[in-house]
Amino acid sequence: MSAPLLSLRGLSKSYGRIQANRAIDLDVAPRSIHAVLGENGAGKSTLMKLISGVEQPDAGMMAWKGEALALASPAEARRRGIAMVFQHFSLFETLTVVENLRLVMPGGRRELAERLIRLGREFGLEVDPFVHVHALSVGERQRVEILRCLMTDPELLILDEPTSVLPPQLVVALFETLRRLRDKGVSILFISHKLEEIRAICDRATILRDGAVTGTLEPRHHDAQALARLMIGREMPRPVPAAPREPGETRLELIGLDHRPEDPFAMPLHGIDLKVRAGEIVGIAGISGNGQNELAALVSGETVLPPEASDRIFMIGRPVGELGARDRRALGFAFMPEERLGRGAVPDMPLAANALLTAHAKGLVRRGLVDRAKARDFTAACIRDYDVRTPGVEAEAGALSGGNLQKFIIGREIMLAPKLLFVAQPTWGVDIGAAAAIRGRLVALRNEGVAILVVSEELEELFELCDVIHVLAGGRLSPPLQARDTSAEVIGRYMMGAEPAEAAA
Ligand SMILES: Nc1ncnc2c1ncn2[C@@H]1O[C@H](COP(=O)(O)OP(=O)(O)OP(=O)(O)O)[C@@H](O)[C@H]1O
Repeated sequence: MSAPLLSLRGLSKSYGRIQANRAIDLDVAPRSIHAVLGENGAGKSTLMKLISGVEQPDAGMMAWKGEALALASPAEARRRGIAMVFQHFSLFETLTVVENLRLVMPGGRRELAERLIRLGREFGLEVDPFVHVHALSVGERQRVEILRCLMTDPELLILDEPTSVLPPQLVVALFETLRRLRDKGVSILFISHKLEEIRAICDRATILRDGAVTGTLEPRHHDAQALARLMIGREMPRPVPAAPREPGETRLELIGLDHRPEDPFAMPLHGIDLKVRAGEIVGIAGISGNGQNELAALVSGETVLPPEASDRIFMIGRPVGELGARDRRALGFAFMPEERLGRGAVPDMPLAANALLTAHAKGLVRRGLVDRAKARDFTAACIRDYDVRTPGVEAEAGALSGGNLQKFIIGREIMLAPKLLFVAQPTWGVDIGAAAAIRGRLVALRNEGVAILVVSEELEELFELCDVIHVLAGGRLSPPLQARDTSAEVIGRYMMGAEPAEAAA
């Protein structure tokens, strides 16, 4: 390899007792795309934070073009030519694209807009600089984030799970951009859980397990199974087969539901008909922003219907349109929202307290008092059964890695033994081993007779899980499609807004 652009030697970082990075050695070559992969909590994000100046290492050294590198802040990293696109976007929705740029860089509106357009053309990332961010799709927002980094003229661009929020067509476009960047001389460090993507685009890959490097290799020369073994240290679990069974009684029904949200930027829903029965998994496919959040809020009870529309939603045999989330949960409904921190869990509360948020009815609270021993037992069982990697029940939710928090929340909801379970994006940000385990749990619950509704942007996941798939596009829901009789093409046509006759053609 030519002299590395970036070299790390013996880089270590601890948070209290947790050693998130242990003596990491890593070389990033100039003009290369380099993946970092590993299970949830393996230490990938921590490593990126050290390289981008967000955090400082406890030990070890970094070198940049052969010279020692110490970064006190992200601003200093940017000055040296290292820029990071974060997993969670940081744009102000009420400002235009160019106004967002002006917050972080010098230059007039016109000058910045021109540079943005020029760079956009060069790298296939076109966006209108004068449009408000709230009007942009997720893919367009990501383009703005990347362009904002490119405007600082980086030599190393770091992307933390850039494809987790993108539909397949946009992943292809993003990869094209990354290749162009590499060909222009920018190196890219890339975190991903998707092994096929890594094989498609990366020149090298470094694998982390438990904070330490377990291997660096050329991913093209290894199949996904081999990468998985290096990552998780064992073979992948096999999928749990769906037992043949007739669905039982209807546990969730939406009947001709129209809904116009108060938020002018939200998607109105039109004539939604949906049925989920006991012992069946129903999936909703589609790209987020097409009414997914609005539908989720109506099913969970975060949005309550006016009295005249109360009988548009039935849950476990009762009209629930007017009931809030707590009353719906009391009927045997459990729910995992798409937004884990804030809505799924409270970041600065310990896990045991987070368990109480939804599990209080499971005998954890008696006559208004928390039974602490029971709450700890419940939390400990969730940590054990769902393989949540954390020091224990007192750890704060916000200190868990993204994927581990996800495992905790889904575990907590399943442990409520719901009759009807609704999960949004069940395996977002979860590593492949844990994703297989979560899917296995959902299928096992279905086999036991639970009614399950899943919203997911990952079509493969829906095909693996579901008996029935609907597509949500532009606030309208397609008719139910039997998963075993339909194809990705038909679903793709519904996603583009086709009517049933055109989609089936
Ligand atoms: N601010 C923090 N305080 C305490 N512990 C932390 C903090 N940030 C990370 N950790 C711990 O460090 C370890 C590594 O976390 P990190 O976020 O780097 O993992 P990751 O590989 O990026 O995981 P994921 O794929 O789930 O995002 C985990 O055990 C995590 O709980």
